[in-house]
Amino acid sequence: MRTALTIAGSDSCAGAGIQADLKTFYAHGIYGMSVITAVTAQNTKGVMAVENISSHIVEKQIDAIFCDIKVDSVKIGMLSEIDIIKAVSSKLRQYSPKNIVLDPVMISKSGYNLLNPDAKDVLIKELLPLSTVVTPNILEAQVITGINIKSIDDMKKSCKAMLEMGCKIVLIKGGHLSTDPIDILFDGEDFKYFEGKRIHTKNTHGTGCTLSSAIASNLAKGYAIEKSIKNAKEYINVAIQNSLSIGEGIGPTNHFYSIYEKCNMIEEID
Ligand SMILES: Nc1ncnc2c1ncn2[C@@H]1O[C@H](COP(=O)(O)OP(=O)(O)OP(=O)(O)O)[C@@H](O)[C@H]1O
Ligand SMILES: Cc1ncc(CO)c(N)n1
Repeated sequence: MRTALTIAGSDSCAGAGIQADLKTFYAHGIYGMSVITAVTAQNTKGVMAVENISSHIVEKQIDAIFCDIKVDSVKIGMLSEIDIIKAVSSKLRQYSPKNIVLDPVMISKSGYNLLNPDAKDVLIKELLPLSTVVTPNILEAQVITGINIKSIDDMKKSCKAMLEMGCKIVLIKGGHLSTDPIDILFDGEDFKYFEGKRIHTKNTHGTGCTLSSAIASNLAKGYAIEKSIKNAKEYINVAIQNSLSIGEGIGPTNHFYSIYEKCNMIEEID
């Protein structure tokens, strides 16, 4: 069985973070593992508190997995402090897994800062160059590159700037556009566009986590990057179409539907 590891924060209401990642891995027929970097007290209405895990325990969790189990793919989510980012990057350099998907989580949908602003430059310097693909949303791309994004052309400029800053491949997600969402992939040569119809729902808690862990799942199975993103987009679409009105705020994506409707997702290709 193929495996994937998420290095991310815990979301107590399980719509985003570690919990969303593990559900996504499971729905893809991938054995999921986790390194917890922070515990958030969070529900569909917002984040109430965050406690970071010490960088020492983050390192030990990574060691525990890599010294025992073959990891086909790594997804990185919330890393809020400089020490934790440094611990993760140095361990990933040591173990050099084949596939790393970096979701540079900064602010929750409810507006809470999940990355200490002081740590942004370290995240860029240490993790951008290590990652197979980086998946910022529009706001994150703006913070990383300093380019204000108002149009598709601005997204493309921002993609180019991300590569100049050390990314190998970038996918800028358009979920926060006011139009139909369009995600743009850039590998330094060609732009690829992943267009979709906007699904009108308030329940989009965890869309970014779900997409990045679906990409990591597809890479773990052996799909190339473009096909992995195409498959992941299909997965997130179904998960948003069937998203759940759980709680009073922004409800979570739905992974159950995909498990039953997409049994063929369990195939491996190499
Ligand atoms: N309402 C929607 N309808 C269709 N697709 C959407 C919608 N919202 C987001 N998406 C898609 O979901 C994926 C995640 O994008 P988004 O921009 O929401 O990520 P994010 O802001 O990082 O998420 P999060 O807030 O969970 O961190 C993208 O592929 C985006 O196009
Ligand atoms: C723990 C965690 N990671 C990521 C997100 C995405 O915004 C969130 N809300 N919570």
